[in-house]
Amino acid sequence: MIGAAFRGRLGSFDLDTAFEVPGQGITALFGPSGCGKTTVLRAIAGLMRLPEGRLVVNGETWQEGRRFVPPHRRAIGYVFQEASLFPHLSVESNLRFGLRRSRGAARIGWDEVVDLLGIGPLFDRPTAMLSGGERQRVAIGRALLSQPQLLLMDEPLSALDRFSKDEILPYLERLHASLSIPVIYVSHDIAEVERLADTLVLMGGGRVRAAGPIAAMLADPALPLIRMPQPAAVIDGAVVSTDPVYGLSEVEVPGGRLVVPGDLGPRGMRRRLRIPASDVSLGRHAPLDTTILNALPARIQGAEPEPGHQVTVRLALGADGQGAALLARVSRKSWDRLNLREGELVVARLKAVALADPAPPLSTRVTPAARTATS
Ligand SMILES: Nc1ncnc2c1ncn2[C@@H]1O[C@H](COP(=O)(O)OP(=O)(O)OP(=O)(O)O)[C@@H](O)[C@H]1O
Repeated sequence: MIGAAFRGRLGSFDLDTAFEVPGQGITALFGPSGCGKTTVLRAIAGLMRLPEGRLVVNGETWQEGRRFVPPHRRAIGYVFQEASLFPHLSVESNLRFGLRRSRGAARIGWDEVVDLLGIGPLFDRPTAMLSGGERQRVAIGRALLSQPQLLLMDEPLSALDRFSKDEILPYLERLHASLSIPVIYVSHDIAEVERLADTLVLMGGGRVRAAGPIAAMLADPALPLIRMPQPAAVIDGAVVSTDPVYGLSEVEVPGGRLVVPGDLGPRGMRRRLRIPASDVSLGRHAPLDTTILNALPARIQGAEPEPGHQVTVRLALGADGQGAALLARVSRKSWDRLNLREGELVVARLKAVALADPAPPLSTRVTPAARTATS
């Protein structure tokens, strides 16, 4: 468990935040520019000491009352927006620097870091000869080799172009799948958060608005996320089978099974799916003749009116309504015509189910054609 609470004033900015998140997986600190995300990250690293603060990381108290563990005594890896590599050193020497800074027990080995981030081929390069994405991979490797108990990442992709972002995201997903080190990841890009985060801390105006598992937060009617222009549900599931003839995989999710384009890897492999609300329609009966592969029973949990004569319907998969959260954006006219109500059983027809991580773990890459969602 990671428990953090910081309070103080920076110039005219008032910070008053408190959250408790799991001591594993990726926690995203998400919110608009200037809401205090970086300030919280710096306070966690001990780079900023706020007048009132409490920080406990998996049983170790780094700040409480008069106790304040200085930054160099905290086993933290910090990755910034722009990779701050030593320009006079090669990639390998930059990595060795991380290793020399290691504190405490070894949690991750040299070979594992090099392999996970694919940085072996870059070893002899001067850092000036690296692309933006390569520089960030080396910076992440250096941070990991310092054997952190907690990895802090401050918008690590925001300085990269689209191509470099797409190149580096699969590496972050591999780290996520392979390492047990908790990560706190600052971002104001919801697509990145939907793809990577397990837990979301939603910030605004120096406060924590809410914190919890990503899937529940995206569908929470009390939060602004559901009113984004293109809301989506994310659902984590396990591969059940693959069908090479049709190029499809079946994924078991809470409350049902979904058919997804592509070979998603071996049976049991965990994958994250993203289902945009605009790709879900609702009916009272299972469709008879349709090209749609996914039509699942679901219970209506509620409905939020939207501007433009639309309604965002909150659903839970399964006839018992106990499964994964799903969103459907439908016209107000269809909502009224079908006379739908909270608690009712409907059939959710999913026009598109895509992987949230369209570039899957590198060991199970599928062909580009198979990555696109289909009906
Ligand atoms: N040392 C400081 N002195 C005065 N004001 C500060 C200081 N550090 C941060 N601030 C102010 O605190 C507010 C929050 O800044 P912070 O960088 O934490 O926001 P952020 O959410 O990370 O923003 P962004 O997404 O743009 O990076 C801003 O208004 C900033 O100007």
